[in-house]
Amino acid sequence: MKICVLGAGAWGTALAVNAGARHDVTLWARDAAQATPMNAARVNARYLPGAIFPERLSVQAGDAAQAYAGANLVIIATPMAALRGQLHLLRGFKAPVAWLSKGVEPVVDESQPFGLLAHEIRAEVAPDLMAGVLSGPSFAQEVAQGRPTALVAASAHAQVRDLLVEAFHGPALRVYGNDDIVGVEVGGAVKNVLAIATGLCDGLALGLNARAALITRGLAEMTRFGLALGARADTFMGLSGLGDLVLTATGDLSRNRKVGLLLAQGRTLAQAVDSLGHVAEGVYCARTVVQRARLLGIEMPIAEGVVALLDGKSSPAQALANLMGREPSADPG
Ligand SMILES: NC(=O)c1ccc[n+]([C@@H]2O[C@H](COP(=O)([O-])OP(=O)(O)OC[C@H]3O[C@@H](n4cnc5c(N)ncnc54)[C@H](O)[C@@H]3O)[C@@H](O)[C@H]2O)c1
Ligand SMILES: O=P(O)(O)OC[C@H](O)CO
Repeated sequence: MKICVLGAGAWGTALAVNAGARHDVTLWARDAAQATPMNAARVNARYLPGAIFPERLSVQAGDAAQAYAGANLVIIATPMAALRGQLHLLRGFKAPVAWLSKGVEPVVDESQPFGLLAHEIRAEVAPDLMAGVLSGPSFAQEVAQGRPTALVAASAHAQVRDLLVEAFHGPALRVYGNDDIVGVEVGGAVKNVLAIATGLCDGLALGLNARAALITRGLAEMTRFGLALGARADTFMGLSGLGDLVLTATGDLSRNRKVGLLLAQGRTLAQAVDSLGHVAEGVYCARTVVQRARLLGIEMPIAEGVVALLDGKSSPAQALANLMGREPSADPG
């Protein structure tokens, strides 16, 4: 199979290295200054040091259309902020396309009520594309090291799910299918916000009981939000719900969790984000999730607390007091 991966960050590179062991893979980097040293050194020293490129992996820069010409599968591996542009370029492309981006599009215009999920952007920009998302609990570094990982391929098209299995399913990587793309994308977006919350919780040494409570009640928030957007409840018990929430909320490789840990140390949001060197999608997701939940009449108190903190409208102590001071309610629920 010929696969083109658009975007040479940590995750795009990890999956390109993985698939390059069995398929012809072109990894497209936004600028030549990134591509040239990668081709020479056979490693992405900036975003994924240590993962040696297999022979069948080549790096290209420049015109993306040249990179994906003739590909059987295109993978968009950019942050959400770049997804619309990539989908725009791919309009009219006949082979399946899948994105790896987890989150919502950042709001650039204040008149926009909230940022869109990936499948909503695709519906606006390229409705005819045969498309889906590859998501689930997966730190790029671990996939690059060949550590056992399970992903979920979500699409309304069986052909897209099957092709993603053919491309990536292997000895160290299992790929499961799901036709609930809304649920899988909601899971991948909301877990980022909840990982900021658990990072804060752990950074403030609130304890393991508190972290378990945040994860569990966070899953309830994620599920309520997803159901209101048309997702299926069982998706949130799967890899992109519970699975990615547990990984991102507890795993110290998570950039979103790191944002919470750094805020707990007294860093500003700008300092926390700058120190990562990678994207933390939860920072953009938080406001959208809360804004959309309010419009839908859904209660998301943990996400509300994260937004108040990110906006500098609340201290961690106030956010905690707000959560602990809520009226008793049902569990689960
Ligand atoms: N890193 C992970 O472990 C991981 C795992 C699963 C999903 N994801 C998701 O994948 C997406 C990408 O994450 P990442 O970790 O690879 O990010 P990263 O911060 O490591 O790299 C981002 C890459 O995107 C490129 N980029 C930025 N804007 C671009 C544009 N306009 N056009 C083309 N390329 C552009 C950058 O040059 C860089 O190569 C995010 O949505 C993230 O949530 C990441
Ligand atoms: O580092 P994070 O927080 O963006 O999480 C990476 C992956 O999404 C985990 O599945």
